[in-house]
Amino acid sequence: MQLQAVIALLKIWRQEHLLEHYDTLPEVRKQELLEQILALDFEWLRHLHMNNEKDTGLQVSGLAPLSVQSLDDLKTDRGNIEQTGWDLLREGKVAALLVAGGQGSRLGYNGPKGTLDIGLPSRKSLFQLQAERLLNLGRRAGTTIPWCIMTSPGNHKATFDFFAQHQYFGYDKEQLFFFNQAVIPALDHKGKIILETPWRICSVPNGTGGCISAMRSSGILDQLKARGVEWFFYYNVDNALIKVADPHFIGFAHTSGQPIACKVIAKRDADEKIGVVCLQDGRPSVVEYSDFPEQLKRQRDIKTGRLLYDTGNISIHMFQLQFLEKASRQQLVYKAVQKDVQTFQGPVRAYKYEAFIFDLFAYASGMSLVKVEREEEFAPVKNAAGPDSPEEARRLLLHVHQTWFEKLGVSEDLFKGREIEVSPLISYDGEGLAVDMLCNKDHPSFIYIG
Ligand SMILES: CC(=O)N[C@H]1[C@@H](OP(=O)(O)O)O[C@H](CO)[C@@H](O)[C@@H]1O
Repeated sequence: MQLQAVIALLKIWRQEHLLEHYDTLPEVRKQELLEQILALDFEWLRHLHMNNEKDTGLQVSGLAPLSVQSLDDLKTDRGNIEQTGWDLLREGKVAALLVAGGQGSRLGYNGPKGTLDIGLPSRKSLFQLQAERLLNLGRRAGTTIPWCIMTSPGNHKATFDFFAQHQYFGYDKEQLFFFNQAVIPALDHKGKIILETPWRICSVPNGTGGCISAMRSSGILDQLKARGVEWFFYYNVDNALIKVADPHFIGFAHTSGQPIACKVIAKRDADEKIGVVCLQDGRPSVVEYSDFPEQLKRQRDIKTGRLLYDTGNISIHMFQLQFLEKASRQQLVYKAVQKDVQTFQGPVRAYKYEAFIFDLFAYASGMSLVKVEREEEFAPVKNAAGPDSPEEARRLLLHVHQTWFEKLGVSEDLFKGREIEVSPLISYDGEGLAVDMLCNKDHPSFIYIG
């Protein structure tokens, strides 16, 4: 009976190929496949496919640069802003929100990205670095910062198990909130659903934009609201230098009086592969590097000589909870991204449908931008080798730790060409270090301060 219903359904939507291998499958796999098919919203999938074909791209005339705030604009000094951030942390009003559901396909790494060891002397994973930075701040603020971690069905178990194996890196389990983002079937260029195996539909995570609705449907948004959380510090899993829950940025967001704040960096050059934070039809937005119009990319400000669109997105945002609640009721706009997916018949070119967190920017009354130093805050791990590789992130992180000691006036003789790594449990941002910490460390190639 069920089979007949599925056959009829597939015929209507021209997806009959999904049962191509059905007869060869063991009973349990047959059932698994039928259940997946019955759970699909074919009408919506067709809508995604048709919209993709209709997508006419970006209107160049609608773009305009978005200005960056300076401390002068906020009419208060750095110390006050940072103090506001500490107060909000101490009062439990800020949660960290990590999006870690991606597949890391460019990196060619099989596990969840956060489990990656970038080759530091300590061999700490990205997750551990983040956990320890949060623990450091929490200890100083006299609290534990709630930490929300979005995974996807493909990496949820591996992520959770990794945390459990490492005793949650010392984090209070009550303050860890794992939740799963939704997935969408991958379609080929004709709109046909792709099979990953003869019995499993190839589904991919629905992008960072799915984060808020997933947090709402898992009940976490309500739980955090009930605990008094007012702000989320949002970030990507892949940045080895992420200053998670940075008190200065938290204070900046709160002081600026807008529902969203965004950290940006000056683009290295016009072709750097990062999104640009700007205005689109008068609304705050991020235009991805792949979509950014050639004619605007290279334009320069006549006075400063800098790129006109110089505000590179590093995926670090502050969101007011109240704003997210409202914005999460908006219909997400999915964009098709062409990528290879792995199937039992080898890699297949597919359309993955993703919504982006920055699509929510358009619903905000305004947004504040603060420019930060790339060298101090941005070491993304995206590719297996070359730019944005684990090796480069490792080098950038160790360089930052070395500069912390250079600021103390330490001469190079003391490290004798050795690399320096400082545990985030000892120092979050270079504070609390002393020259004698470098002594009595006898490893020939590095100094680990932990
Ligand atoms: C869709 C999306 O989130 N794009 C972001 C994201 O890029 P990915 O290449 O998708 O990792 O992170 C970049 C910073 O690491 C940022 O510049 C870009 O805008």
